[in-house]
Amino acid sequence: MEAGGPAVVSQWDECFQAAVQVAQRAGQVIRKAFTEEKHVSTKTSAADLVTETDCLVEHLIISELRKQFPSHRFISEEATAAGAKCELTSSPTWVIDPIDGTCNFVHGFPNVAVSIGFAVHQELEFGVVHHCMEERLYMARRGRGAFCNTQRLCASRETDLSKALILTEIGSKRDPATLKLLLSNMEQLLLAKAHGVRVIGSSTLALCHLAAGAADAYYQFGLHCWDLAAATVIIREAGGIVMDTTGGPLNLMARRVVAAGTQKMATLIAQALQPISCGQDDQA
Ligand SMILES: O=P([O-])([O-])O[C@@H]1[C@@H](O)[C@H](O)[C@@H](O)[C@H](O)[C@@H]1O
Ligand SMILES: [Mg+2]
Ligand SMILES: [Mg+2]
Repeated sequence: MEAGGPAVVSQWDECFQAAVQVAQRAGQVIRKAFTEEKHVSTKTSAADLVTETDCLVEHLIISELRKQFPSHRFISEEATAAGAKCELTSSPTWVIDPIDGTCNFVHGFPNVAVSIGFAVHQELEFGVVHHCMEERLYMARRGRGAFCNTQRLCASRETDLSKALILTEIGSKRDPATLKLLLSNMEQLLLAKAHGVRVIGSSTLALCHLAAGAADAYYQFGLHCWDLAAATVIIREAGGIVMDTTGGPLNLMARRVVAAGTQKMATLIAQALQPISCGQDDQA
């Protein structure tokens, strides 16, 4: 592009800018509500919490985006919980978690984020994750790199499991059989001499830490497409791998993931895991 020439407008620029702006506005609402009294309800289990702020922020995000892009489709956590169909079609589709880390939010634990992913023809085009308590904006557009604020992100190059810091999440499925498998998976990785296993209460933020090279791998059974969509673009654009726990390609709706800085690390993690059945987002 010549100096001073017309700016090259690429497809989805307008959508990306709208995502950044509404994620920042949502973060301001969450930050204000963080220290205020909360009205807490439960969804699929006593550990699956939702507050009025989750619903308020989801409404704020969707109403703003729908005003600008009325033909687009939306998949979001709280609308799905209220019975909306969770279906990724070829249409431009926003995949939204208004508050990732609601349990943290309820307890005043600061790992809390807004996650906004965007897909067209079922391919993820960009992701924006606002770590609203630390004013960090993780973002990535397909083919253009990943950033935290202005800093470019580069995922870990580690290939040795015995030198790995591994992130995972416990989820809200707490029946004894699930917990037994969940703890067994952690045990297998610790017996393989991993440096550590960490659970921070927000899958989206954990995945962004992976993209930033602050951890070497992430795995989870039971997360949702809205936890995963935005962070998947951010990890891939940071040079990392995001795949299914079987070692196959990621299925955004399959509620399971292995992510790592390198394919070798991702494969070692996947091989160590026993599967935990959690259903699919697109199957009621
Ligand atoms: O509900 P939410 O706070 O948006 O998302 C959370 C996920 O980020 C986390 O991985 C999981 O362990 C929690 O159960 C919860 O699902
Ligand atoms: Mg979430
Ligand atoms: Mg949420």
